[in-house]
Amino acid sequence: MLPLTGLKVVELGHYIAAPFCTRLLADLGAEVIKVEPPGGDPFRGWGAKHNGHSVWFSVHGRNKLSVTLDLKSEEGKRRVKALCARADAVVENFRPGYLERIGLGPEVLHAANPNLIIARISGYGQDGPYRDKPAFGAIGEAMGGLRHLTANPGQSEYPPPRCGVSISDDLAGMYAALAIASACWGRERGNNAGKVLDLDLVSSVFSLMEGMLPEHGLFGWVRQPAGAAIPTAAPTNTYPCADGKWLCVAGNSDLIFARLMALIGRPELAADPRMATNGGRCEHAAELDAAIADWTRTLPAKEAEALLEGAEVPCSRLYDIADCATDPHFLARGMVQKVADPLLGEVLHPAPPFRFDGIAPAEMIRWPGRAAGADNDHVFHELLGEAR
Ligand SMILES: CC(C)(COP(=O)(O)OP(=O)(O)OC[C@H]1O[C@@H](n2cnc3c(N)ncnc32)[C@H](O)[C@@H]1OP(=O)(O)O)[C@@H](O)C(=O)NCCC(=O)NCCSC(=O)C(=O)O
Repeated sequence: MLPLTGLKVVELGHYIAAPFCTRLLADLGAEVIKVEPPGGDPFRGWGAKHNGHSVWFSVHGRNKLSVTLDLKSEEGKRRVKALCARADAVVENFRPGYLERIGLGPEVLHAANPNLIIARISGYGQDGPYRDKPAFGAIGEAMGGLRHLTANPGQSEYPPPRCGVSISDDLAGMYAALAIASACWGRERGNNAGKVLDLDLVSSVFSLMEGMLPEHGLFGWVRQPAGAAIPTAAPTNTYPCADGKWLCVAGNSDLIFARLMALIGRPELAADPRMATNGGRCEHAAELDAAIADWTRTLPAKEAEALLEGAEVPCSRLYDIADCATDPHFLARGMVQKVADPLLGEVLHPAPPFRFDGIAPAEMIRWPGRAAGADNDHVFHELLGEAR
């Protein structure tokens, strides 16, 4: 049995943040009822279509029931209240104040179910001077401090790279899932605090800034961008190879550093007192990076990777999605699942990344995302008991 079997969750979500939170809860076994506008979540229009259906939604909507209703209609509001009355939690990611404006704010939902946990995900949070501003994931990266760090030093004419996926939505969604699980734990033990949970994109990213804030507070330091490197550990960087590919190498512990220097034929650097500690190596990171790159440039990435693996130095080529889909380790761990999707045919899904002993990864993908409103009949008539 999946760990969250029996937990009932309503999603009033769109795009990524709230739907990602409920995807995690659904993968873990919760019953998730996703409420979509009559035309479907706008996210269904993102990425490729096949047979007229969204390919991304096969993953994004998996293990969920989909109902369509107009939140602003009387019938829609009545149904949302009825769904919340039988639920443990509701997750939403509208702009702060939207639910209140249409008459579905926390007071109304708690009148329908006093024990309901209401998780709210927004760009900036439910209070503070920016609360009313709309936001997408890129804004979380920008204001949370991440985008400043991913810039390449010396390339100020190029915009600092975006992190390829909507990482701030995913982070806020993960935090929301953890917050919901925590609130459920508290509620089971009579702790009535924490029924309205407030998560936001910019704080979710900001919370990951490691030691930068205490350093700033104590010393006034402002961490500067380091591109593919990181100023607090060395040597660790991404190095060019003979075949034009990139290799990520993390040789930043004393023992691993010594093995790495021996492998690349520079044992004198391992013996150099300047390089004896991580702090010293950080000061001389450019010299170490140049030595490692001199070695990687002589070999195709796969060969360099194999030699580094032989020396037990953490490393990886930079995988694209085709590499991920065919890698023997991901395959052996069940990370690439073939799912029979009635709308799309056979579709590859990434398995949930958590493992519970006794539960196979495939068991966590109960069904792929369905068409908008596919479960209207089941939910409205069987679960809510409306007359046909
Ligand atoms: C995503 C948003 C920027 C979208 O902003 P807006 O388009 O201005 O919408 P609002 O939040 O104000 O929500 C009101 C609109 O929701 C629509 N709406 C949605 N579902 C329904 C249903 N079921 N019924 C009726 N109306 C609905 C409707 O058109 C409303 O507009 P009316 O006609 O006015 O009533 C914002 O919701 C937001 O900041 N959310 C919090 C942060 C977040 O989650 N961002 C997106 C993550 S995805 C992402 O960031 C990324 O991919 O990158």
